[in-house]
Amino acid sequence: MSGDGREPVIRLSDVWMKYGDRYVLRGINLEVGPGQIVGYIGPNGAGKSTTVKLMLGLVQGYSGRIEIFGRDIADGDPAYKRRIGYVPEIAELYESLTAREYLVFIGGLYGLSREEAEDRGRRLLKLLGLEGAFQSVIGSFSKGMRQKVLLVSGMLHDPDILFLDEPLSGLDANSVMVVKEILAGLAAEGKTIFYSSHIMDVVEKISSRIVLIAEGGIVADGTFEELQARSAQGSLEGIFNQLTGFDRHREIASEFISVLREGART
Ligand SMILES: Nc1ncnc2c1ncn2[C@@H]1O[C@H](COP(=O)(O)OP(=O)(O)OP(=O)(O)O)[C@@H](O)[C@H]1O
Repeated sequence: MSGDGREPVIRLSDVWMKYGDRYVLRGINLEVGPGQIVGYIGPNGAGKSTTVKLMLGLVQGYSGRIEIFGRDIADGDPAYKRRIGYVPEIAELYESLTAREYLVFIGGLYGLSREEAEDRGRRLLKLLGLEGAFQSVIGSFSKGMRQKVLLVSGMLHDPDILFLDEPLSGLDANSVMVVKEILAGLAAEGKTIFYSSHIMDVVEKISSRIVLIAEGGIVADGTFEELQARSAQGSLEGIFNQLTGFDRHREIASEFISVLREGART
């Protein structure tokens, strides 16, 4: 289901993955077309990051087939990596580098020249309100500033598929609006956005399609309205709880508070 009849840019066919003896992905089948904004959601430990890292070629050892831009990534040709971007939630940002140095470094990995990476990086960071910090060391940056550097570093080479992990984490309300518009604008141009988030109202608002995984398998796949139609719940948060079989939040919260009230057991 690529959505609009165009060839899918991502195709996962029966992808299984295990760490040690434990399967974390149990037969993922997924096709994503150009122009889609896919919110990939699921409980902690469900296998979201593993799926993304497999597609990025950062983790090996799966069975099944992963095709990006119509080519099996197992064929060993890394050319597809120049057309994808990745914005991790927590980056191994090089604390001692300046934003400029970091962006030149990452741009280089994606095949940009120093001049291109520097010029584009400066202009993009300026648009996000970081013009004064371009020459400053990342180690001194706030969470939101780091997130902006990460966003720019993943998009610098104008990738056709952008993978993001909690893209709006740490950003203030104004920056959230800007980034949401950027993602929508890129999707309108035919770029594919594939992102993971736990912030349900964001997923609900910006995704053209929501894929929910639990225990290594896809348990729901559709637009927010489609998911709503098959659930008794109105909000994505409620749908998430229902489809992942979770209804213990009050009980857990109440036990948690009781433990606080009890004081220390000796
Ligand atoms: N390198 C690893 N070695 C062993 N187990 C791992 C490894 N990486 C992940 N896992 C396990 O695989 C499972 C899936 O992890 P993954 O990071 O894909 O989950 P996730 O859905 O992204 O979770 P979260 O919402 O917490 O980020 C987890 O139980 C995790 O502990």
